[in-house]
This record gives sequence, C-alpha cells and structure tokens, in this order.
Amino acid sequence: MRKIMIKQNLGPSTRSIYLGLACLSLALHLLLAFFCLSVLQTACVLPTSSSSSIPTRTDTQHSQSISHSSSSSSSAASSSSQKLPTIPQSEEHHQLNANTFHHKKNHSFSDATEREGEMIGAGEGQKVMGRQKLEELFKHPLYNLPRPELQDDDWLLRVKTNEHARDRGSEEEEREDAIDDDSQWQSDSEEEGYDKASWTRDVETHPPWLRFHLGISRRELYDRKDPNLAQLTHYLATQRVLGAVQKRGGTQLKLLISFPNYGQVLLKPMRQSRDAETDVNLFYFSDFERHNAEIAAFHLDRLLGFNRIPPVVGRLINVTSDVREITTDKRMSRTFFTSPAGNVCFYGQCEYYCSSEHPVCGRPHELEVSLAAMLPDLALAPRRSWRSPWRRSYSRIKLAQWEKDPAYCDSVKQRPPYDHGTRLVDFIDMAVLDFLMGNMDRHHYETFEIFGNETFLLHLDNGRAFGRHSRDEPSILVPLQQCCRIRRSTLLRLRLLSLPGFRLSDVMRESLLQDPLAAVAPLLSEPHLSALDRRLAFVLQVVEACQQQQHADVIYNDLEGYDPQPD
Ligand SMILES: Nc1ncnc2c1ncn2[C@@H]1O[C@H](COP(=O)(O)OP(=O)(O)OP(=O)(O)O)[C@@H](O)[C@H]1O
Ligand SMILES: [Mn+2]
Repeated sequence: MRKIMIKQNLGPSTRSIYLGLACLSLALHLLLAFFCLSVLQTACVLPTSSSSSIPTRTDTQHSQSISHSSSSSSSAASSSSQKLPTIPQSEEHHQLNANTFHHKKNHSFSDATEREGEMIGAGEGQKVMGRQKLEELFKHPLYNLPRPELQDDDWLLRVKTNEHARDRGSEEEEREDAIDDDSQWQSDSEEEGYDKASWTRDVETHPPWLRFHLGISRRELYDRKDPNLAQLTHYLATQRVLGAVQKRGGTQLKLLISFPNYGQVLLKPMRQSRDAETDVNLFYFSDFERHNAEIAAFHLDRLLGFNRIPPVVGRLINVTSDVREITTDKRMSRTFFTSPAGNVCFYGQCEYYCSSEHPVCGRPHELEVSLAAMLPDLALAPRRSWRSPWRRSYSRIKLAQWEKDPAYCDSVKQRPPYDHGTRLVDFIDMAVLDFLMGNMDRHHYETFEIFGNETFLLHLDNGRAFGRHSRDEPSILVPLQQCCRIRRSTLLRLRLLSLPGFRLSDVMRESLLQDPLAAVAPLLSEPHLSALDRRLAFVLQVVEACQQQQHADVIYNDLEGYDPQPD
C-alpha cells in the first residue's frame, strides 16, 4: 500500500530505479520461497500443501480433521476427567495422547473411507463417537428401570447408628456383619506404612474401597450410577502398593495387594501376549488366565446390566519395587530371578504354571496386571459357594450328565434353589455372559450368605474368558438351550445391544477405552470384539428357537407393567 502511494508521487527516472528494486525484491522473495520448499520442506509446508497423511482426502478435509482431532482430544480429556477419572489428569492427558497415537498408527490409511467415522480425529474421534453410543446405552430406559427402594436388610453391610450402638448389649440378633461404632474405625498410628485412618459414619470420610463395600446390596454388587465407582477405579489404578503376597486358593498365580488406606485388590499378571489364542490342544482347565479377560469381563458384565463382577482395572506395575522389594511372602520371593534377556521374573507357588518354565516377567521391571477390588472379608460377609449344575467334568475322558441328557434341565428345575425365585434365570444370565466371552471355567459361583437364595450371583474369576475369537463354544450356552428360559430384562437388553445404534462390540470397545491399560494397547483385539456380536446373534437365535418350539414360559417377566417393545 505504501509502495503504491510513493510510486504515484515520483518522477519517471526514479520510478525506473524503484521498479528495478521492486523486481529485485520479487526475485529475492521467489528465491527464498524456492529455498524454503526445497531445503526446509517440513518447516515451510503451507496449510494447503499435499503433506496430508490421508491421500484419499482433500486438503481442506485434512485440515478439518486436524482441528477436529485436537478439539475432540481436549473435550475427550476434559469430559473423561469429569466422568471417568481412572488416572490423574496430567497422566490421563498423556495417556489419551498415547492412545491416539496408537490408533493412528494402527489404522491402515487405505481403508480411510471405510473407517471414516473413526478417522475424524482418529483415536479421539472414535472415542467421542463411541462414548456417545455408550452414554446413549446407559441412558436407555432398559438401563434405568424403576426399582423398589432397598430396605435395611437388602444391604450387605451397614454402619451402625448411635441407637444401634447403644442397644448392642440387648440386641442379640444384631447382625455380625454390621460395622461397629466409630472407635473401631480409627487407627492411632501409621502402622507399618498404613495411613492414619479416621473414618466416621460420614460417607465423605470413607475411602473408595469402603464405599464400594457399603454399597453392595442384595440386588447387585454396585450401582452403575454411583459416582464412587469412578473414584474406586481411579483409586485402584493409582494407589501406592504397600504389600504384595501370593493369594492361596485357586490353581494359578495371583497376588493379594494391599494399599496404605487398608484397601486390598486381587492381582492377575499378564502371562502371554494379549492376542495369543488358546492353544487348540489345551483343555480349558489348563488354559492360562488372562489379565485382560478379567478387565474385559467386568466391562461386559456392566454393559449387560448385571453389575455382578467386582470392579477391575488394568495397571502397569513395577515387579521389582511393587512386588519383589516389599513382599513379606518368603516362598514367593524365593522364585524371583533375572531372565537371560535381563527381565525380572518370578513364578510363585501354585498348582498350574508356577515353575521356572512359565515365569511372569517384567520388561525389564514393568508388568501389565489386572487389579480387582476385593470383596469384604469373609469374616464380615461370608459367602456361599455353589457347584454349577452344568459344571464340566474336568476330565479328559468323562462326560458330565448334562452332556448326555437333553432333558437335564427338567431335573435341575425341580431342585432347590433352582425351583424357586430367580435362581434359574440368574444362572442363565451367567451362562449368557460366559458364552459371549467364551468362558468355559464356571465350575462354581458364589452368593453372599446373608441374602439367602434371594440374591444375585457373583461372577468371580473370569481369567479364562476371551481365549479364542475364531471359535464359539456352544456348550457354554447349554443351560439356555436346555431350559429355554431367560429373564425378560436380559433379553431386551441383548436385543438392544444387537441394534447398530448400540452394537455390543462398539459399546464394549468404548467401555474398554476407559481402562488405563487401553493406552498401552486395546484390551480386546477387533476379532474378539466382533466375536461378541456374532455370539450375541447366536444367543438371540437360541431364544427364538425356544419360542418357536412353543416352549411354555420362555420369558421370565421381571418387568411387570413395563412394555417397551413386544417380545
Ligand atoms: N474380587 C474378589 N474378592 C474377594 N475374593 C475373591 C475375588 N475374586 C476371587 N476371589 C476368591 O478367590 C478365589 C480364587 O480366585 P480365582 O477363582 O480368580 O482364582 P483361580 O486361580 O482362577 O481359581 P480356579 O483355578 O479355581 O479357577 C475365588 O474362588 C474367590 O472365592
Ligand atoms: Mn480361574
């Protein structure tokens, strides 16, 4: 602008000098631009250049995808820090980025159009979209059914009121599992590294694990909408490990971890690569347990609306500082060694795979594990263990009765506790869960003794699930096939999860992204996720076949007066 004004006021000789100078300046600019493009290519890329990593897209689309990516990244980070604080904010932000990177890296760009939805902001785009699906699912009336209010005796534990405490002497029948008055809740010293605890009857003073215990009811292990759930998973994922000993019972290596505020978790280590499929020649009872199966089972159970698995999170621990250096378990510590590759390994003492040929190894110290919130101590809340009527023979040659007798369910239906209440349909719920995740190892299940037979079934021990995606195991669904009975709320939710808008694999993928270990690698690979959809369709077919066979009472109507869609 200034140049033009100057030109207008000067004579022809000076004009030609200025013209020459302008030409020179233009030539210099062109030279500079050329230099930039050829030598400093990366630094001088213009917004419209074709450096897009997505060749099939136009330049504008690319720049949109970048801006969308970063905005959805921040919105994903902020909304997840509000709703799903599984890891502290700074760490979470870092992990989200790591996650994004991972997804971007894994997506082949040639299938960009097919994955268009995901590609909008890659990892985060998928997260935001999927989270909408997950959020929509949990907003659906089938996940918010009106339920009768819980009465006093519907809670597993309760904090005694002052009156309770005063009447204690006269009240012989006071439940043993009720937590005593305040004095019991306080510890005077920071004993052996434990925090000083000063919990009162005020819920605000309780650590998340205690709130979880106090929230267990006759109906379910936790309320999906309880804000404490997010605090609990965050707590499990971040607490400093104070103690680690091997947990006895069961066949495979697992540890009992203690936290400074008296919380405890059950640890299952990663033993094989995440995607290793179970060896076809292994019997299910010799299959390795998988840490990601424990995590995925918790998410699946929650998506099915059951809430019968204790919350499980994945975590990276340091085998040396979190186990070897602090354990008081002498038998376990003797099994530590350094592998030829320089990794810290141990194998513990147990029935299966506790030998130097099957070590659990860090890289060199870092180990992926699952941590399951521990249920209240058995002394406080005793449990009853039930043998599954459809238990496998656990023999390489013998068949179980249910495998030989197609009318086996008729006899089960007549026996207590299956002849009464909801036990049979509760069992069928568990069979559906197990079929979806390919868990053949449900030999027993447990209930809380205090609730008698009117209660949910605990779905503990899911380490042998998600072993195979290429095959389904119809025998797991035999209880449904033989009994032809299913809870109506379960069936309706299964149907919902088979619709494209709520597709089980999609909501599962998103649900699993909430776990801290999702930042390392997806907790279930895509073939496992699509196996879920395939198996779900099979469950619905079995129910349809039952209905077509004119079986009486296929559907157990637990939704009196609720009619969202015809059966
Ligand atoms: N979250 C939990 N809280 C408290 N106790 C638990 C929890 N999970 C499992 N248990 C108890 O620990 C026992 C052993 O755990 P688990 O069944 O997972 O181990 P396992 O080695 O897989 O056993 P198995 O070889 O019998 O299948 C279970 O029978 C159960 O009673
Ligand atoms: Mn097991």
